[in-house]
Amino acid sequence: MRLDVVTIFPAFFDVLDVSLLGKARERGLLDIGVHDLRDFTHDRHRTVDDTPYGGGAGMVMKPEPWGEALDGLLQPESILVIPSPAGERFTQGVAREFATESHLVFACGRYEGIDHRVGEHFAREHRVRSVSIGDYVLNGGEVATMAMIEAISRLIPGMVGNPESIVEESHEGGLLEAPAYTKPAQWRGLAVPPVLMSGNHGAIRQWRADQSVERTRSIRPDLLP
Ligand SMILES: CC(C)N1CCN(Cc2ccc(Cn3ccc4ccc(-c5n[nH]c(N)c5C#N)cc43)cc2)CC1
Repeated sequence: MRLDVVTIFPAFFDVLDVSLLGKARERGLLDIGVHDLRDFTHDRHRTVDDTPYGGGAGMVMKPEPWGEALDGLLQPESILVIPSPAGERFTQGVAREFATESHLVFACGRYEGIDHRVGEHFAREHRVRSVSIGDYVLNGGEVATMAMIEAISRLIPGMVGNPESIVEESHEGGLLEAPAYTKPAQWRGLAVPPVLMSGNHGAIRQWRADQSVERTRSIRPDLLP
């Protein structure tokens, strides 16, 4: 999978060279390009924003630099992903959908967002998705893009050591995962549930399934079918 990110803070994505993502890049599972939007400006101040038509607080990102940057990146099969507080909810289902794609281009806005015509223009010939990672307000699209890249990339075959672990984790099956434990068996007066040390794999599977439903009912009832 090829990912391209356009941002005015390219250094923000230096972290993509470490951890799982760094290894995935080394192994050729993931190819990531980060591009500075200001490289697509032509004035002395490398201007990327201007005042909003209709008035209002803040500044809006100019369409021209975005047009030039995205013209050079988008292919017919690409999906243009635009993080936005007004976007569709980014869920594990959307992550799974995006993980099957060959090319994702993330447009990281700042200020009050990107001129609406950018998404409108590229939707004429490409798939464009405006996406929000949650109902809270961030200062720009970079954190959201990083979260989405991590959620998507771990679903790419070969990315995570044990593919089974993906199936059992929260949100993959639509429910929260069961609690996890490791050694020691006793810690500060707290014991590991005996069933997990019974060696009875059927009983362990059942306990985890029950715990998953119980936790979901108590913490995230909205996820219950
Ligand atoms: C009335 C008038 C003064 N209000 C002014 C604030 N407006 C909302 C507003 C607020 C902040 C930003 C900053 N920003 C710029 C690009 C950008 C991309 C993503 C996100 C973002 N925030 N939260 C998420 N889950 C996101 C995602 N994904 C935020 C972004 C952009 C836009 C609403 C109108």
